[in-house]
Amino acid sequence: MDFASKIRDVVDFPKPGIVFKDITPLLQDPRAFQTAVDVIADRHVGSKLDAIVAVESRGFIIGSALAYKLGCSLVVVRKAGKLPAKTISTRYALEYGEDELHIHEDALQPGQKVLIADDLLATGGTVRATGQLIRQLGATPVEAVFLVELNGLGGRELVNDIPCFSLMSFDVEE
Ligand SMILES: O=P(O)(O)OC[C@H]1O[C@H](OP(=O)(O)OP(=O)(O)O)[C@H](O)[C@@H]1O
Ligand SMILES: Nc1ncnc2[nH]cnc12
Repeated sequence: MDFASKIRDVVDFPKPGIVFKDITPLLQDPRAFQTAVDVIADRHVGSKLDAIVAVESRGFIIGSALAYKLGCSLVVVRKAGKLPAKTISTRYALEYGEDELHIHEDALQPGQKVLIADDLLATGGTVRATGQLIRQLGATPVEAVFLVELNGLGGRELVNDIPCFSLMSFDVEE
């Protein structure tokens, strides 16, 4: 399956100088979306995961499909002010800004093994922050999975303590 042909480049979004990798054409193609989820899920069939931790907002799309397919619980990591109960949080840098991520403090139990799901790995700030929240709750991120990885922004290096798998990658200049 040629997944890369289903990703659209949008130049200067959300800021001048950023080439935004738009996953919506892939999502709109039923066979491409289904195959993408299957390829990622197949890596973890039988691996006794406790939860998929999906990152707001595009991570919810792939994360919820994986949780359904693998029969694990779905835990959401959200931006500030979105989760209703008591949370722990961390601030982090993105390719185009800075943000804050939260997780409910009772979302994971010590010793649980989880998979982080997001649509895209760029600088790695989001996944590193998510890994920190997971570890603060005593759980372990066994892998982080993505549809798209941007090579050249140092993402994989930044999250060097969590193995990363991406379905496709693109070279970008820093
Ligand atoms: O590797 P990084 O440099 O951290 O960038 C990757 C993150 O950036 C995007 O999220 P964004 O915060 O734009 O939120 P969205 O999914 O709600 O659009 C993307 O969905 C990843 O979560
Ligand atoms: N270039 C990019 N395209 C889409 N999502 C992103 N998240 C961070 N950088 C991105």
